[in-house]
Amino acid sequence: MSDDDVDHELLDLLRKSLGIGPADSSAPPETKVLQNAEFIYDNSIDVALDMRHTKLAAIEILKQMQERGYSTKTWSEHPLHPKAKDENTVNFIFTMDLLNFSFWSEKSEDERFTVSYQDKRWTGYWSLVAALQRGLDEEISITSPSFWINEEECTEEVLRKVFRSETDEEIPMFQERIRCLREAGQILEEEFDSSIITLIEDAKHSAAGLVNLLAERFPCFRDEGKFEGKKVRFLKRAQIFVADVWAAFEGEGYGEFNDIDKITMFADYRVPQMLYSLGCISFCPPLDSRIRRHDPIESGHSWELQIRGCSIWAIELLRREIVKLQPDAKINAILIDFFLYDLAKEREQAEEEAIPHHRTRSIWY
Ligand SMILES: Nc1nc2c(c(CN[C@H]3C=C[C@H](O)[C@@H]3O)cn2[C@@H]2O[C@H](COP(=O)(O)O)[C@@H](O)[C@H]2O)c(=O)[nH]1
Repeated sequence: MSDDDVDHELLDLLRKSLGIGPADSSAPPETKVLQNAEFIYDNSIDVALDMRHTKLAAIEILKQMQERGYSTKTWSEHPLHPKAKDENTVNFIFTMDLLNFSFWSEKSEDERFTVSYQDKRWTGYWSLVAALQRGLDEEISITSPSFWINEEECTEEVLRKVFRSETDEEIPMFQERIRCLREAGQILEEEFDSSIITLIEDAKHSAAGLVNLLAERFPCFRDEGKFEGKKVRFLKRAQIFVADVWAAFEGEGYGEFNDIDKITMFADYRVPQMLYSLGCISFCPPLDSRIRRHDPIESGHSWELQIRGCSIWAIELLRREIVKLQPDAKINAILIDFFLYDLAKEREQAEEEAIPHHRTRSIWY
């Protein structure tokens, strides 16, 4: 019997005598994002949440989501989102969420990066979705992992064509986006037979497991920071990938997850702005004026981590208030988040924004 076996024997004996079950290696996976968000909220001094406005917002959000019949079905109703429930849609969503970051621009609406598709001009997140759809229409295999690592076919010139703009401004962080495609393509080939379906199947229908798998294996999904000396995870693009697949497949097939409610709000730059206009979140005067001046906040700065962590926690508090109002409501953090993002985009057209979104340039969101 090796030393190792003896140790295990002793450990088991000790556990039995203390009445502690075996270290259950099959314990359900946890992402720790919500726990880290609460830690940030508890230790934030520059960002605050307001419970009165949160309770009022919960009433309004629940009412509007019910009136609109907001559900996973809403995802496919967006004109640019893929409709088929097949592998092509999985590949599309992976590509989209691999690149789903940092669209904001200081140029005017007429000069900012804009994609023309189906006789419409698309900006922001929708410019990415439009560019991918246009690329596929033009017979470019932009959603295929083996294409991303084929440097003869997938040249920088071809990628410039996929992400070409109607204006002089190129897509923000173009070089970083190429790096994300090449890196993800390499890892998918080495570890997942270049198949995103294999990646999803390896998570065995656990949303948290799939998020952790992405964060572990793909550096470009490893969205975390250090706050008060503690590692904090946001995993925004890993989480929104799982959420988009869940919504696109309406919780079935590739979108079937037994722990989907472990997914939190996606800490981006648009929903925090919406939470501010609802009065749920507020900033200390120096941070407030930094945001209003459009002055950059560097990635990893305490202010940025507080905005992101408190936004995740704010959505959790909103969710709890909504459940109190309607215990059987089929509403989780994902649907509240999706709804607030879509609402922000509707309001962007209609009215003056209560505050600009914060300016952090990074590949994380
Ligand atoms: N928290 C959160 N962040 C989201 C989305 C989406 C789009 N999701 C679609 C899928 C289902 C929903 O119904 C939406 O139709 C993009 N973003 C982030 O926003 C930023 C882009 O902003 P702008 O430049 O204004 O387009 C950028 O960081 C991007 O990563 C969301 O849903 N939640």
